[in-house]
Amino acid sequence: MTKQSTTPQWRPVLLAALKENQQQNLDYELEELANLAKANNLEPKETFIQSLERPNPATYFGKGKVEELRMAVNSYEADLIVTNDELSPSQIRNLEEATRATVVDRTGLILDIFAKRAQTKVAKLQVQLARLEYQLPRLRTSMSVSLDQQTGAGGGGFTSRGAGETKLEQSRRRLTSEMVAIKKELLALQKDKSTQGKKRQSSDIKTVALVGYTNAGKSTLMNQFLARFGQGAETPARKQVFEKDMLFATLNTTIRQLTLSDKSRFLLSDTVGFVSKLPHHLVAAFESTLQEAADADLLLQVVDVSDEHAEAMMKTTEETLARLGIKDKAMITVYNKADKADMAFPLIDGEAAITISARDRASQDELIALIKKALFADRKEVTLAIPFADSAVVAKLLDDHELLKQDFDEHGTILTLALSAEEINRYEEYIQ
Ligand SMILES: Nc1nc2c(ncn2[C@@H]2O[C@H](COP(=O)(O)OP(=O)(O)OP(=O)(O)O)[C@@H](O)[C@H]2O)c(=O)[nH]1
Ligand SMILES: [Mg+2]
Repeated sequence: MTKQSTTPQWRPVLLAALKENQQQNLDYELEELANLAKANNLEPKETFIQSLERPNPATYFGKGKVEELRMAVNSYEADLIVTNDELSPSQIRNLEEATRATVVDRTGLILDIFAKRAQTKVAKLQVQLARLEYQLPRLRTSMSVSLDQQTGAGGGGFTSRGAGETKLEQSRRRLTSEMVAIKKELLALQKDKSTQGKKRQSSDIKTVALVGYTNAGKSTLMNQFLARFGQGAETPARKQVFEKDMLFATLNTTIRQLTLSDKSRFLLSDTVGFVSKLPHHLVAAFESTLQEAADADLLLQVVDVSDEHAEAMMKTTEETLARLGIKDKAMITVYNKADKADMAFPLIDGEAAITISARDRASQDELIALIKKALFADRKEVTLAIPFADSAVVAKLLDDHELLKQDFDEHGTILTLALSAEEINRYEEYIQ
């Protein structure tokens, strides 16, 4: 068999959305949908919007719109319709029948992108689990196969609707047992990880998590910080995370320790980006990946301020965090890509907002200063008198802190350092 060509083949596609009562942000959602389609090598030809109070129970869209779609399918020779919302399995079947095209929804597109990008074993398993959960109720529609496998109406997926009940039951059982197996494997893999997590918690180091809309510049910022403050900074390339101008470049979580020039340290995590209506199954499957954000002492919400939809993207991020049960957490909003937006940078706005350009050194310095203020707000300058017999304590303190002053007397070492409330408690016996 000859190998398939790797050059992307653009496949024509129609986008379709319902505008329900008072729905705002539809423009933004449709632009997002077009981007999600393009990330799957689909070429949006035309967008169809219908205003309806509620979806038509049978075909989702009303009769007239379905007919328009059918005609457009013919004239563009498109065999795919992408819908902005999740349709019920029967709506998909009916719409496919009426238009003679394959119907895919936003969730299907996102799942396929995630499947393409997944690199690590855990990410691959998580995506596969989400996909199976999504497919299970849709076995009788063409959504039960990925876009790569689909050959369009009259071809692969679309015709499988005719499959008999026995075959359907078999598929159902196969999917269910595969899901059970994946869950088991994930559990085993995550067990390893959570023991690592415990180790971290016990070594009282603060954690900071980068969160935000996909493509905002989270990984870029992580790489900039790693190059300057990462361990083994002399070989930064090996430790860099993947950054790229595309949707969902990052799927796995990376956690690295940063050590600043004053010896203060914190852990920084970079993780999967958000998009509106992030599929429920994906959020569930990626819950452990996103756990880093839930456990963090501080969130950095990165926003692409050069995007005209920046505000909607921030709302999306906030909604996704709420869905993850992450609320009332200290957060700094980082308005990134100011260079692209022709805005002044770095520009600090209070203690919780800053406008920057990720690769600009002055921006990084200001952001670090804000992070330090947030993380180490309870630090106080204290003087400790440590007997020579406890030299290990001196070594430990000097390892972790910038030395403000050092003296000696006949009993021991006298250090002046900035300590956290917890440390002041721990070293109480030495404090003068
Ligand atoms: N002009 C400009 N481009 C930037 C800046 N920061 C990041 N980028 C670019 O934006 C694109 C996305 O950057 P990433 O760091 O991969 O974005 P991300 O937030 O990690 O994205 P996901 O992993 O998909 O969630 C890349 O092409 C970066 O080079 C910036 O300050 N200015
Ligand atoms: Mg990234």
